Amino acid sequence: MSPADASAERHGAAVAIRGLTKTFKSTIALHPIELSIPKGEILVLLGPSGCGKTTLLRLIAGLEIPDGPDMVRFDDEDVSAVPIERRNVGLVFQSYALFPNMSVAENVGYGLKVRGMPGQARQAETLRLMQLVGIAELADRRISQISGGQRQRVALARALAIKPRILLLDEPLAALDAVLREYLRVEIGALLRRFGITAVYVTHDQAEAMAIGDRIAVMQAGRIAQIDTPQEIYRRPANAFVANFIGTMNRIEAPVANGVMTAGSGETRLSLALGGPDRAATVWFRPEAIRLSHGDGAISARVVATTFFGATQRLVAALDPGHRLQVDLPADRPFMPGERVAFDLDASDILEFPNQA
Ligand SMILES: Nc1ncnc2c1ncn2[C@@H]1O[C@H](COP(=O)(O)OP(=O)(O)OP(=O)(O)O)[C@@H](O)[C@H]1O
Repeated sequence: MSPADASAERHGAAVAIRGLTKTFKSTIALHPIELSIPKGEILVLLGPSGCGKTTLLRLIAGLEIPDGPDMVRFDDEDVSAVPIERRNVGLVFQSYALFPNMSVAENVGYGLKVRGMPGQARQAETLRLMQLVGIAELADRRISQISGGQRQRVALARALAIKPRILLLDEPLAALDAVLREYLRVEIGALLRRFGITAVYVTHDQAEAMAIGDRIAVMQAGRIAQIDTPQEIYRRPANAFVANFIGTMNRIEAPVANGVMTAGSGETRLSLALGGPDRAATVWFRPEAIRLSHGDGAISARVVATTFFGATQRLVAALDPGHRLQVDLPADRPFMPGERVAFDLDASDILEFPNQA
């Protein structure tokens, strides 16, 4: 059991998934999945297309039935065969699924009406929810008269209205433009935390995952490749797949002899003290881990190009034709293509995943 899972057990798991598999005819969409989601956690499912994110979310929702019994538990109750309408889950999708012929307030209050909440109490609760997500002034508008970002807030308020045990969000911001996405992901994260709600959030956007998740489960081909906090996943990816998928990584493949990895030759070369036996090794390091040094460094390379990002710049430098490095540096130093630069790296910033390339 991982430390995160142990913590989930201690604080009471809202959702416990044990040996969960899902097979569609001949496609194994999920291999046995183990997962505990503590109460109040926002868990992000992140991964490339087809890795099983949506299938896992739908199984938690009750929109799909798992291969066997006792694979999905809510608050220690087996819900594997319980249909969605009896699970008390809230759903928010990319496509909003709002009622176009109803007003914003009617959409938000819909679930409360269906549950038989009397008119006055319902109106008060609807107003409270609309205020919370910042759409109270739009109460009487039709859905067709509000923007995409406002629609997503209506969808969120409607899902929260029924006080779900767990809120499930599937790419809720995918239809919005980049600026609005960036704004709303921070807002939604803050809002969910204020509610203290347990949430599972599917995205293939790593920046969104980092911004929203208490933990991120990185999925690969129907399995969870790593589950941990955004910081841990970024700093200590569990394997080459996660390293490749999260953020930008430099990857150097070269032989190690007498504990030193060497690549390139002459004026542009790399020489990293890795220790260990002689081997063909692959090492990984982040662009921001590389420091510019004076004179000779562990890495000497030639500048190929620079991209200006405002506060920082990303420099592409070549060791040899097969090895290019990306380096993030403050923007105040100008570099010329063809210029030779020397870099250093801390040993603790160099990652190696033995037994996998
Ligand atoms: N109803 C279905 N019938 C058959 N195969 C399915 C069905 N639903 C999903 N699959 C398969 O299961 C695998 C996982 O699909 P899933 O939709 O969960 O992936 P995803 O990670 O959500 O992808 P995306 O980001 O593209 O939505 C895929 O190989 C997919 O083709």
